[in-house]
Amino acid sequence: DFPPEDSGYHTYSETVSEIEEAAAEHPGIVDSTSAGRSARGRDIPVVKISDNAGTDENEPEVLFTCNQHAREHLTTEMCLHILRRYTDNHGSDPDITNAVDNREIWIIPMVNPDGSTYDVSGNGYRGWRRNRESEPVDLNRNWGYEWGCCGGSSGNPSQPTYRGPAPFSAPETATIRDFVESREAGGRQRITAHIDFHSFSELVLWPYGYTTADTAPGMTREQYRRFAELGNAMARSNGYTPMQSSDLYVTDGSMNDWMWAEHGILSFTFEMYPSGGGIDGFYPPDEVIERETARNDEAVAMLLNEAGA
Ligand SMILES: CC(C)C[C@H](NS(N)(=O)=O)C(=O)O
Ligand SMILES: [Ca+2]
Ligand SMILES: [Ca+2]
Ligand SMILES: [Ca+2]
Ligand SMILES: [Zn+2]
Repeated sequence: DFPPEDSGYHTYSETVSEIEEAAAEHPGIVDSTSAGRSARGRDIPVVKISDNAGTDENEPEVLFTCNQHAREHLTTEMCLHILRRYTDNHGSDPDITNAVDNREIWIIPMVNPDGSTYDVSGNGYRGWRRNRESEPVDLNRNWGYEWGCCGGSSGNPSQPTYRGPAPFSAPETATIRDFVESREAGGRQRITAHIDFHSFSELVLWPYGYTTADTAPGMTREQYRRFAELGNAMARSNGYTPMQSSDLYVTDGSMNDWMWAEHGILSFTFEMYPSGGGIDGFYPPDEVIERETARNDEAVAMLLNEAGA
């Protein structure tokens, strides 16, 4: 569990309870299921927020994923903040009501429940990043687009950016791949926009990560410009620094590259608070949760709006 002074952070079981409570309090607009199982057999919850939530309606779909990296616990709070905000304020806030009534919002608050649990299982924080397979994998290097192509990951199982033995070798990435593929109907991917929340450094990042070139197969000048314009606008709203993912460093097998190249999903990474600091940057005190999750409210609204463009 989290140390008492950080009890504001949610463990896996507390996250599951939060989801169950939201579904119980807002039955018409919340539908929750399991996307599949983690390496150690934990259900990976996926929550849908929309009017007539039990019906698949022809509305643009938006995905938010959190906690791909175990120690990045503030991101779990970010996803739970979106869940609470878009349910509690439905019917009272016109912008939120409009978003919920005209979109299908998918939230996966804990992509890596085994790693997240392990990170807080000892006496203090372990600084754990990867999943909990016998040869632990960096989930954000295990996606199948340009996997292992370009020196943006490691083939050494002892390294923190170990890409795994093959694309989607990790149950967690395979589970989310299957979920996204299940959102294709009539040859069209219904999810149009996505944010993968990470911490830390306060950045808004867009594809590609595998190459430093702005344009490449599957990314035209116009498409790049759309990413950059929306990325810059979201960064103006939260004070993060916008850039192409590879301007930070080259990554291959990342979630963003796969979401965009394989499904045409406008896929961003947000690196949350703080802007700097050493290892303790992954463990900001729970007193900052409210402020640092609400900091992204406008950006989330912008993405939901753009999803229908
Ligand atoms: C999305 C990429 C470019 C940055 C990310 N940084 S993190 N969250 O692991 O520190 C990562 O290395 O996966
Ligand atoms: Ca505290
Ligand atoms: Ca709906
Ligand atoms: Ca739909
Ligand atoms: Zn991360």
